[in-house]
Amino acid sequence: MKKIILIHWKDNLCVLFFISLVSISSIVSTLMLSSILDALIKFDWNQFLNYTFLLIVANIFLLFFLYFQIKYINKTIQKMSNYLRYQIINRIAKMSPLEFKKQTIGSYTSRLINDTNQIEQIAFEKFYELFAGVITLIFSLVTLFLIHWSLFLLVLVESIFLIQLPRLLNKKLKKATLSVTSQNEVCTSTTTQLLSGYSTFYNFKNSPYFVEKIKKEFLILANKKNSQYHLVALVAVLGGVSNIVGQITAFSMSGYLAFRQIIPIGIIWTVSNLSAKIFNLVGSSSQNISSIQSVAPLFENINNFIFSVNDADHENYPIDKIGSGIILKNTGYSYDKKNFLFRNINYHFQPNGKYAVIGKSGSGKSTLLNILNNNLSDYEGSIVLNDIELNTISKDSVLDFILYIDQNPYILEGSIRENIVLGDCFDDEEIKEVLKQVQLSQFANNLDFSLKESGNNVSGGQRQRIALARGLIRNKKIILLDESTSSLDKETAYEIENLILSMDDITVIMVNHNLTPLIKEKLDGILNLSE
Ligand SMILES: Nc1ncnc2c1ncn2[C@@H]1O[C@H](COP(=O)(O)OP(=O)(O)OP(=O)(O)O)[C@@H](O)[C@H]1O
Repeated sequence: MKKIILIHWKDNLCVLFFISLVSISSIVSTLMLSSILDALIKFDWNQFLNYTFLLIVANIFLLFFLYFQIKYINKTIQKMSNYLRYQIINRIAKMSPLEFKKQTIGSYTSRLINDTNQIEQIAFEKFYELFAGVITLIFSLVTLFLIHWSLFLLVLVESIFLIQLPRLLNKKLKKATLSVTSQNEVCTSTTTQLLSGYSTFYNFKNSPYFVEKIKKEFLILANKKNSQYHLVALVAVLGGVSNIVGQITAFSMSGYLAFRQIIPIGIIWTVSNLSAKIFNLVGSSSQNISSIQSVAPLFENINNFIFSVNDADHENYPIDKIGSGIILKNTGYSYDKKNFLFRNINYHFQPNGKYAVIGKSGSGKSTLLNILNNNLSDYEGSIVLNDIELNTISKDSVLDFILYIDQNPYILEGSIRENIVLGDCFDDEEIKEVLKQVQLSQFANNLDFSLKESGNNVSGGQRQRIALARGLIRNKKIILLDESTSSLDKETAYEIENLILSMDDITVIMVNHNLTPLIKEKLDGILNLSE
């Protein structure tokens, strides 16, 4: 938190400036009230009018500065919260697909939304309350000192005692907040997972199952929040008791000083007002400190995530052609370094050749495509692409070269144009050309056609063609198809496979369970991982 505040030091300086002006105007306004009271006691009409006028001026300034204080505090909070969110999303963007899959989408969403919202509401908002409180406290104590040193000393000693009290519950409160955070994460993750299987539950008439599961997690969350707020309430009560005691003693002391004619009677008003302000601030400050400290684990969690080390990338040997193809020599793979899915595979995928990878379920077909896509580099033996060992080529360089398509290509909610360019720059003519190439001519004349979430308003075959168009427009030279047509009807599957296999200057490696004789005819070779 300190780091974020220092990074935004200019904004925070601006906030400090307005907070100070608000505090000063508020104290001046209180002093004017005391002077008005004194003028009344003395029956001095002129002084009464003068101080009343000054009181009005002080209050106008107070409101004016208050407006800017609220505005700049919110602006700074938004800047700092978004800074955190950008850091998280930038870290996610650096992940390889395999690293990304180590956590659920729900946990990323929760970190990005729940955790940062909690930090915004608990840490940042409370920090500025505390900040404003400390500034007002300093000005108020200085004013008390100027009135009489004994008042300053009394209020200072009581304030120090008051601030210590709620700390007794700090550790418990921290633990409770952490527990709420992790349950929040569970709720987001469970809800995302179960809702993504909505149609499965519906088809099995099993919707109550996911309703009950989600309800259960939210019930646990509610209980954890209740425990957290039980502690928050205790902290508030502890603060309240010492606040009342403090105010009564300060008031009695100023009464005594006025009685002994050491201070004017009217100033009792100021002392009573300032001591109430100080004790309220100290009371709320200790609550604010507890709240801010309670989100420290969230900062730590986000910090660990942002600064976690990326999966190491390989040396950057750029490749711009497939050269002699892809050569597998004694290649093997095991996830646990004990049980090998396949071993001693020797195979040559010739440049521009068309190949199928087959084998029993679990024999490692998708794993092999993941290796070729440079996502898994700890393979045994050798895989050479354009005369360079695959696991020494940088991931970035391989991504320029290889197009990977699975059963469910991702569709962005947006136009067909956006879905093809995905943020890159291509002109409309290029997009139209590639859409015709993948036999999506109907969209070539309507690049603004809107695709719905998950591509719900286009067919499975069209989704595959869109994925293909994304690769072709980027001139990818190797296409890896991971059972990409297995969810399509036979006719559409054949059309798409035929389209891909008829592309001359592209190497195709497809994992396919149902190789039809017509497709087999078009292949240059079949690699069977179960042999
Ligand atoms: N990230 C992973 N960590 C550990 N084991 C994994 C991982 N991914 C896959 N496996 C395991 O490796 C084995 C091979 O999986 P893979 O998906 O490559 O097989 P496949 O031949 O494509 O199977 P299928 O034909 O059923 O799709 C499976 O037993 C799977 O559980």
